[in-house]
Amino acid sequence: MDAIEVEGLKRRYAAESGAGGEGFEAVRGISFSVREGEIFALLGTNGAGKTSTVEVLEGLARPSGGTVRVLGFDPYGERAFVRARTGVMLQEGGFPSELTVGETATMWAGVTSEARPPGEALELVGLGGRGGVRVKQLSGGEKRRLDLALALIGRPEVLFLDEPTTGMDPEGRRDTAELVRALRAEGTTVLLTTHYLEEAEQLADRLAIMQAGRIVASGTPEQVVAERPSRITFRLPAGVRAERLPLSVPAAVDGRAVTVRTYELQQALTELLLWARESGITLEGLQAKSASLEEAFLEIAQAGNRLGRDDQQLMTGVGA
Ligand SMILES: Nc1ncnc2c1ncn2[C@@H]1O[C@H](COP(=O)(O)OP(=O)(O)OP(=O)(O)O)[C@@H](O)[C@H]1O
Repeated sequence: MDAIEVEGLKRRYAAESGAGGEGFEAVRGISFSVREGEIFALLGTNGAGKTSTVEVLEGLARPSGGTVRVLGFDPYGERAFVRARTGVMLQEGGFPSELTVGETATMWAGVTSEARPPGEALELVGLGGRGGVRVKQLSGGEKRRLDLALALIGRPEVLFLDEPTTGMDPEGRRDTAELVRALRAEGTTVLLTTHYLEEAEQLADRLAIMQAGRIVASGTPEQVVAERPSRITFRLPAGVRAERLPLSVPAAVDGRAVTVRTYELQQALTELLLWARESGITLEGLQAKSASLEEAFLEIAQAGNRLGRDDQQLMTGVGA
C-alpha cells in the first residue's frame, strides 16, 4: 500500500453567495501516489492548486470528486485514524503570538499523543536556544522553523509541508533539507510544496508539476528534466554566415548568437566541434548544458500560459 493515494481528485470552491456562477474548480482531476518513506514534491506556479490539494490530503477539506487515501484511510471521513499519524505544516501557522516558543511547543505536545519532548522538537529545527522568546518576536524564517517543530512533535509517519522554507535564509533552507532527509531515513513519508526548484530537484525522490489544477509533468527529477532538450549556445565569429552551420544541428540564430536545443547533446556537440575544427572557426562563449528542473518548469509554465491564451481565444472567438 502507498502512503498517499490520490485518484481523480477534484476540488471546487463554491461561488461567493450572491456572485452567481458555478464557483471555481481549483483541482481538476489529478492522480498520483506517494510511496512509504518517499519525499514527494508538488510544484506549480501560484494558484496551480497545490495548497488546495494538500488541504484535502490533510483532511481539512472534502474532495468534490475522486478519492484520496492517507495510510489507507479517508483523511476527511476517517480523520480520527489519520490525524495522530500525520504531521501538518500549514502555510500560515497562526499560533498565539504572546506565548513563548517553549510554551507553544509544550502546549502542542500536551494535545499530541506520544509526543516528542518539546525541547527535542525545537532542537531538531535549530530553535533549541530560543525557547524563552515570544512567538511574535521571531523572524519569518524562525516562525517557519517553529511551525516545522510543531509538525514533528507527534513523530508523524506522514508529514505534509506546505512551502516549508519560504522566508528562510539559505542556511535555514539547507538545515531543513537535511532534516527532511534524516526523517526519510527514519521511514517518514514527506509530501512538500515549494517554489524553490533547486530544493525540489535535490530533495524529492519524485515530483509532480501542477498547472491550472492539472498535473502536467511527473516522475523523478531526472525523468522530468530528461523530457526537456539540452542547450548549446555560442557566438559565430564576425563574417561567418549562419548558413554554413551543419544542417544536422537544429540551430536558432539571432545575429551572431546561436542556440541549439537538442535531445542528443553529445552527438550535436560532436558535430559542431568537428565542423568548427574543419572550418577553422572559433565558437565564442561556447556553453553546453542539460536542462535543469527550473528550465523544465519555466518551459512547462510558459507552454501552459500559451495554452491558456489559446483556450481563451477559442472561447471568445478572438483570432479565429
Ligand atoms: N477559498 C477559496 N475560494 C475560491 N477560490 C479559491 C479559494 N482558495 C483558493 N482558491 C483559488 O484556487 C486556485 C488554487 O489555489 P491554491 O492555493 O491551491 O494554489 P497554490 O498552487 O497553492 O498557489 P501558491 O503557490 O500561490 O500557494 C487559485 O486560483 C485560488 O485563487
